[in-house]
Amino acid sequence: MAELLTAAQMRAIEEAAITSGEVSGLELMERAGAGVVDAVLETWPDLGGGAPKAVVLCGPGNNGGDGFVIARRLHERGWTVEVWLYGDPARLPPDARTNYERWRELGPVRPYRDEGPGAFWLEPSDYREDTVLFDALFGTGLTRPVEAFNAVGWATQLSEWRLPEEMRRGAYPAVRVVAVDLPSGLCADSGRRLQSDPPPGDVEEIVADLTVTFHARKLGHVLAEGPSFCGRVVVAPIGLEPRRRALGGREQRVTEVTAPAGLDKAASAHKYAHGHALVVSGGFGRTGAARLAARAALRVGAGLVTLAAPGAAQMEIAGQITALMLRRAESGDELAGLLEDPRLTALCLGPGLGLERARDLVPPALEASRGTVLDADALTAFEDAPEELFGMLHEACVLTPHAGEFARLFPDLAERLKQPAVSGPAASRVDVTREAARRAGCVVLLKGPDTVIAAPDGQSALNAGVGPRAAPWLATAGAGDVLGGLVCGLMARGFTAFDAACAGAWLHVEAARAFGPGLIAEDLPEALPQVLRQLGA
Ligand SMILES: NC(=O)C1=CN([C@@H]2O[C@H](COP(=O)(O)OP(=O)(O)OC[C@H]3O[C@@H](n4cnc5c(N)ncnc54)[C@H](OP(=O)(O)O)[C@@H]3O)[C@@H](O)[C@H]2O)[C@@H](O)CC1
Ligand SMILES: Nc1ncnc2c1ncn2[C@@H]1O[C@H](COP(=O)(O)OP(=O)(O)O)[C@@H](O)[C@H]1O
Ligand SMILES: [K+]
Repeated sequence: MAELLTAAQMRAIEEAAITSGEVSGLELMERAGAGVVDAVLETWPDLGGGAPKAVVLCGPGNNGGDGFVIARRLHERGWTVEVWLYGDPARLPPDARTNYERWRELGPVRPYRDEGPGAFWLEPSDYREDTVLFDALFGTGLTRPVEAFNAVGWATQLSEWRLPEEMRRGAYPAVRVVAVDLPSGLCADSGRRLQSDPPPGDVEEIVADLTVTFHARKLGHVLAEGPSFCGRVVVAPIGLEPRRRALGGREQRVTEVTAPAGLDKAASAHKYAHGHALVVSGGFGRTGAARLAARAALRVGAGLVTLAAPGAAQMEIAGQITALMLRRAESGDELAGLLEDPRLTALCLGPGLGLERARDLVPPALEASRGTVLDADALTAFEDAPEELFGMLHEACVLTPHAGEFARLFPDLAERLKQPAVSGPAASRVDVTREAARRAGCVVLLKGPDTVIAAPDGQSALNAGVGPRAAPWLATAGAGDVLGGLVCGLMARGFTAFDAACAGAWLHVEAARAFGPGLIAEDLPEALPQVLRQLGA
């Protein structure tokens, strides 16, 4: 599984490599600049011929140093190159300074200013199909909001009032924007924009078409607003070893969820070998969500799946199901009775359950110590007493809140994410999910395009439904119920809570991608066979 790095981890890997004598900082910077140039030419082969124009904006640190390498290498390829520097050349760090000097032998460096005479400005003649603007202002060293952005934002977004009339009418092409390591202004650890509080009214941010990062993706490329600022993300290898020790302990690492293993069924196995999932339904007129979850549990391979419903809802359910089974569970006591059957290996409570029923049924469900998914109403029901819920949870539980449900159980953590990100590293969805899991004493899966999964021991993973795995069709009613069913079905089959949450989240996104536009929640379980077949299950 690929690791997603923080800025500190990237620095630690780089330092370990340099200290061991394996490579110098200058060599890494050269490889970084070369990697950006290669990625640009690979992304846009049309720039390979002719004499395109590069406008390179360099910042005061090593990100700026990469910019000077890019400028030199493009100049050597015959590009017309214009270089701007935000900061004082005398204060550049040593490697960046060396590359600044090397560039100075080839061309001028203009002081980058945001306002006033001589401020950064793209000439109308720069708005050509073959103009590329390189943002090498700030990378992983960004610690505070960037003040000097208006000019870049306006230039790259063809803003209304600084451009000639004909451009405003779209007569000119937009320049292509390449972010070096990260779009400047984005926090590498959280994917949030660092902004002063209150945010400045009219600052435009850099939105890249292509982001070229080094060695491995950073969390900020995947989390929160990151994907909408990065465009296509390419990782340029710069010859660094993985150096797992530099990454720190399990509570510091985040792996990206990849295709799960272990979904196949042994030829000789009996249905009970694949577990029996119990999905608890709400009352009459509210059974759809549980039926969705149950069907997902069955499709993901649980050997048997039973719906437990109050008497008044049984007719409604019976008319809608075939392979699923149905039992009555009017009350907590009746559910406890059903759970005396040791063959029931996993439970799912929450979708469409109703708050009152949730308060009655969640305690006996947790008492049974099975793999248990709690979602929706099973979480909201404890809004006023989260500690009461946490006291009952155990290690085989998975909570699957969306942001709203998360805020009900962990209001202070949700508040941390709401606070303006005024300095880096800013609080991230990974930080708060980890803390939530520790507090709850079980696995927490915080839903979203950037779904974060954390266990109480600090282990965490991120399932990215962004970039090339974007699955915007998942934003449809009932998609979350299906996810709950998937995780439950996987636990019924014997997956641990953490592995089931990771695999469920991965399959959920893949099923949505397999179906594509027009997806509704019912389609997700039906798209699973195709996904499972591709996995060789
Ligand atoms: N690690 C690696 O393996 C490799 C790293 N490489 C490259 O190095 C980059 C990291 O370099 P970096 O650490 O020098 O940080 P960088 O992003 O250039 O910014 C720091 C400078 O900005 C300043 N500054 C910060 N915020 C500011 C603000 N809001 N407004 C104004 N100034 C602000 C800050 O000033 P200070 O906070 O010290 O006052 C400092 O001067 C990385 O992203 C990658 O591109 C590759 O070359 C090869 C391999
Ligand atoms: N834009 C999106 N990209 C990827 N996944 C998404 C997106 N929007 C929603 N999802 C996923 O869809 C599911 C929605 O769940 P939830 O909010 O509980 O909806 P519901 O209660 O209607 O089922 C979550 O798993 C979430 O991660
Ligand atoms: K940058």
